[in-house]
Amino acid sequence: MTDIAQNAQSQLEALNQWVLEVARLTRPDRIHWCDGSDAENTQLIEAMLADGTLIKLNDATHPNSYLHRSHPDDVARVEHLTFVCTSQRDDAGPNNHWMEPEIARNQMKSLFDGCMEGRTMYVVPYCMGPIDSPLSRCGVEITDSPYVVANMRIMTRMGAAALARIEREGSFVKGLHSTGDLNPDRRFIMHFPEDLEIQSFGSGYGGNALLGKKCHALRIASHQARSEGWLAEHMLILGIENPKGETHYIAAAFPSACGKTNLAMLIPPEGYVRDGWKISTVGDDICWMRPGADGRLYAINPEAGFFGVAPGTSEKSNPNALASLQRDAIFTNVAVTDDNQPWWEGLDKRVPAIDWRGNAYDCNAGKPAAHPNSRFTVSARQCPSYSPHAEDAQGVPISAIVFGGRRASLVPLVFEARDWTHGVLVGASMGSETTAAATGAVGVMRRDPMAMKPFAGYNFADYFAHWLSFDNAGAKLPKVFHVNWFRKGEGGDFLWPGFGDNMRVLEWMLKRVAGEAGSIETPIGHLPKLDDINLDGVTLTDEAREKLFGYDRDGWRQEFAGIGEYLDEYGPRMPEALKAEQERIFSALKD
Ligand SMILES: Nc1nc2c(ncn2[C@@H]2O[C@H](COP(=O)(O)OP(=O)(O)OP(=O)(O)O)[C@@H](O)[C@H]2O)c(=O)[nH]1
Ligand SMILES: O=C([O-])CC(=O)C(=O)O
Ligand SMILES: [Mn+2]
Repeated sequence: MTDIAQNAQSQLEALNQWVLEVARLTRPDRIHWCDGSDAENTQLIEAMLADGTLIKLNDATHPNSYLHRSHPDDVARVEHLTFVCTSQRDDAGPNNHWMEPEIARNQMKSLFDGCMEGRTMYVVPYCMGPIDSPLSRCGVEITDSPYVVANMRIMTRMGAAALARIEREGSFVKGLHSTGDLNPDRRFIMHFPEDLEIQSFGSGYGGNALLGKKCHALRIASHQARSEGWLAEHMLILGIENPKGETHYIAAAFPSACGKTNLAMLIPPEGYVRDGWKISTVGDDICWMRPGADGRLYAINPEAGFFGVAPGTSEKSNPNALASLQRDAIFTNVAVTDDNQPWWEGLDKRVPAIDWRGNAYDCNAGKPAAHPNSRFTVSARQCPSYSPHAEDAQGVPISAIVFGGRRASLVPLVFEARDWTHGVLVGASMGSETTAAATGAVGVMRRDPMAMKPFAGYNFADYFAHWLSFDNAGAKLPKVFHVNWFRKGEGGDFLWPGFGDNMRVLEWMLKRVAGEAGSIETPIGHLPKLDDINLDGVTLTDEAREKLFGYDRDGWRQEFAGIGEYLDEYGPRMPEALKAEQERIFSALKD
C-alpha cells in the first residue's frame, strides 16, 4: 500500500471508531451517514414535515421553502454557556468562559449518555471552503437533529465530496451535537481547540448547533490559524468593480446583527450603477485569510450559504437577499401571513396572521410577530450578487479591512487608521451595542474586538499579537478603516441613510487605497472632509453633518481612557506595541 492509501485508510478508521464510540455513549436507534444527495434531503424534509419540525410555506410564492419554529427558550446564541476548554486557563483568556477539559468532558459525557435513544444519529461530513481550496478545512458533525442536517447541507459543502477529502487529508474537526431535551439548564457549547473538538448539547439554534459555523470556522479555526499563520475572522467579503472594470475586495468585521449581510449584498445608488459601479458578494459572515506569495492577504468564505437576520430585510434595504429567498429556503422563527408566506418586521405593510410561536398574531399586543433574531438559511448561489470568484481556490486579494460597530454616539461615519499597528488597535478597541443575536440584554455597549468577542478561540492578548505579526518584511497589507452606520441624533433617529448609500463610504475607501482622496488627520485617524465623500442625492441635516463627519476630542479622550483600562484587563500578555499605540493616541488627545 502507498503512504497516501495507508493514510486514507487510517483516517477512515479513526472516523469510524469515533462514530462507534459516540453511538455507544448516545445509543441512537439508527446511524445515518449523510451523502448530501437530493434524494437524502427530500427524505429528511418529508420526515420533518410529517412530525411538525418543518411547516411547508406557500408553494406558489416560495417553492420548496419551509418554516421551523424553535423552542421559545432556544432562539439565539448563548454566550454564558459557551466555553473554550484549553489545558491552561490563560490560553482561553479573560474573553472566554473556561472549564478544565477533563471536567468539561465528564460533564458532557453524562449529558450525552443515552440522549439519542429513539432517535437517528446523523454523521455529517462537511468542508468549510471550496472543496478544492488549500485554504479549506473539513469536519464531521454528529447530530440527532434532522433540522441541523438540512441547514448544514445549505451552509457547508456537505456529504460525499467532503468525506473523500477527509479520507485524503491528515485531520478533521470532530463535532458532537444533540438537542437533548432543550432544557436551558442542560445546555452547553464546549470547545476543545487543542484536540480540534466541539461538543454541543441542548440547543438546536444556528450558532449553537450548526457546528461548522461559529464553533468550527471561528473558535476552533482561529486557534488553528494562530499556529498556522492565518486569520479566521467574523467578516463579510465583498468585491467592488469600478467604472474602469477593476475589482477590489474588502473584508469587514461588524458584530452579530450589525450589518454584514446587508453590506455584502449592497446595491449602489442609481448614479453609481449608471457610472458602472458593481458590488459582488463573496461571503456575509466568515472570512479566512492568508498571506499569498505576493505578500497580499487572500481570503475565502468558508461557508456555502447565508444564515441571515430576517427582520429589517426588505425590497428597499436588501433586494439581493429577498431575491435569494424566492425558493429553497428554510425560515426559522418568522411569522406567516394568512396565505402562508413568511413575514417579519420591516418586510412590508402586510399584517401577519400567525406569530413566530404559532399563535394568532395580535397587532395590539405590542410584541413583534417575528422573533427579533429570526433567520433564513439559503444557498449563496441563489444570491444575484454572488461573486463569480467566490469559489476560487486561491481566494480573493483583500485591499481594505473595515471594522465597525453599532454606536449611537461619539463614533463618526468613517475614519482610516494610519498604519497596520494603529489598524489593529482600531479593531481591538471596537465597541458595539448588543443585539438579539445572543440571549441577554439588547442595546448595552460592550467592547467587541474585531467583532470576535463571542468567537475568538483563544486569549485576545495573543490574538492581537497574532494580528500584529502580519506586518513583516514583504507584506502588502490592506488599509484599515472604521465605520459606524448607526450614529443617532438627539431625536433618536439614525443620522446616516445606510444600506445602499454605504457605497459612498466604500468609494472613499477605495480612493484612499489608490491615493486619490483627501482627509483630515486627527489623533484617532484620517477623517474625510465633507466634500471628500460623494453626497449627491443625500440630504443631511446640520446635526447629521456635524456628528457624522466631526470629531469630539473630549469624548474621544474618555473613550481612550476606557480602551486603556480594557487592554489592561489582559495583563502582561497584552502586546507592548498595542499598549504603546493606545498611550500615544491618548496623550495626543490630551494636548
Ligand atoms: N440603520 C441601518 N441598519 C442596518 C444597516 N445595515 C444593516 N442594518 C440592520 O441591521 C440588522 C442586522 O443586519 P445584518 O446585515 O443581518 O447583520 P450581520 O452582521 O450579517 O449579522 P449576523 O448574521 O448576526 O452576524 C438588520 O435589521 C438590518 O436591517 C445600515 O446600513 N443602517
Ligand atoms: O451564529 C449565529 O447563530 C448567527 C450569527 O451569524 C451570529 O450570531 O453572529
Ligand atoms: Mn455572525
